[in-house]
Amino acid sequence: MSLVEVTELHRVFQMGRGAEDVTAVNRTSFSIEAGEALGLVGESGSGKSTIARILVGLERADSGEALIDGADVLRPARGRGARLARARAAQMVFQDPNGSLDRRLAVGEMLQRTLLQHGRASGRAEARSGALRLLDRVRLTERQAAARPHELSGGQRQRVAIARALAVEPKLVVLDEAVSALDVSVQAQVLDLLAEIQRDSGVSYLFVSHDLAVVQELCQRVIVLFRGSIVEQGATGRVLEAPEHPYSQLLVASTPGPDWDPERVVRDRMTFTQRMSVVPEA
Ligand SMILES: Nc1ncnc2c1ncn2[C@@H]1O[C@H](COP(=O)(O)OP(=O)(O)OP(=O)(O)O)[C@@H](O)[C@H]1O
Repeated sequence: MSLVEVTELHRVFQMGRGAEDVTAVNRTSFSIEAGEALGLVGESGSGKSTIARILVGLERADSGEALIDGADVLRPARGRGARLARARAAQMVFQDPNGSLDRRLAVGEMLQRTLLQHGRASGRAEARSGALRLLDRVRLTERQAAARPHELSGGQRQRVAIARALAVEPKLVVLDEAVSALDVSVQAQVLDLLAEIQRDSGVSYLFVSHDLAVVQELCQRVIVLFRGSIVEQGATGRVLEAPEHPYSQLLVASTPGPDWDPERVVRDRMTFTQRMSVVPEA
């Protein structure tokens, strides 16, 4: 059995006032193995964040099944024990870490509280050494433990967000455009760090990104999402080198690289849009 098993996941947003409903996730099924990094790519609006948010309980599904380590994560977690168990199944790192980090707390203190709250440390002294260990793991220093989030750089803040997620010792970390706001060199450092953590701890990632180059750095496998449906999935190298579905071909062609031809991208996009407009949605 895979660590994550998603079956026929479905989510429609009712727009009201006569506007057409949006099928954000369309009977989507996929799995993630323990220790695997799975990329989820697709253009803006393809449903990536909705899937990510459903897996961590921030969004509900209309139907389908999602199991993490055998536990049904679509059912509301009632009671402290269930909420802690859910937090241990999956943690999320967002594009903007400010939402998940408490501005008022020094980051070391924040990590200590997370460790204590989730029963990962049994007292203050253990929490203190645990927080320093976590900071060290994301290559931040004791000095930075005393800083509040807004006193750190964007890359450092994202490292803190990763440390906070890891403090819970989750089975799965969902990263939603987690490196997209960082400049390229900082991005590369954070990706290296994520790869190292994955190797050392065996944690699994669902790595949501619109950036194929970034996915290639980290993910062993990739899913291509179009209008809430999976159009292609496979080993990252294979999908990026020889995409089979026209939409994946378009995504790959849209990624700047040595052979990038913007005019061709525009031409291909027009052809693809014309084709899709005559193909009814599944
Ligand atoms: N809370 C919501 N209410 C209404 N529509 C929503 C809501 N959340 C998402 N949607 C719609 O669902 C579709 C999928 O959105 P989603 O954010 O999952 O896509 P995405 O691939 O993550 O896009 P992006 O990369 O821009 O975040 C979009 O059409 C979006 O407008």
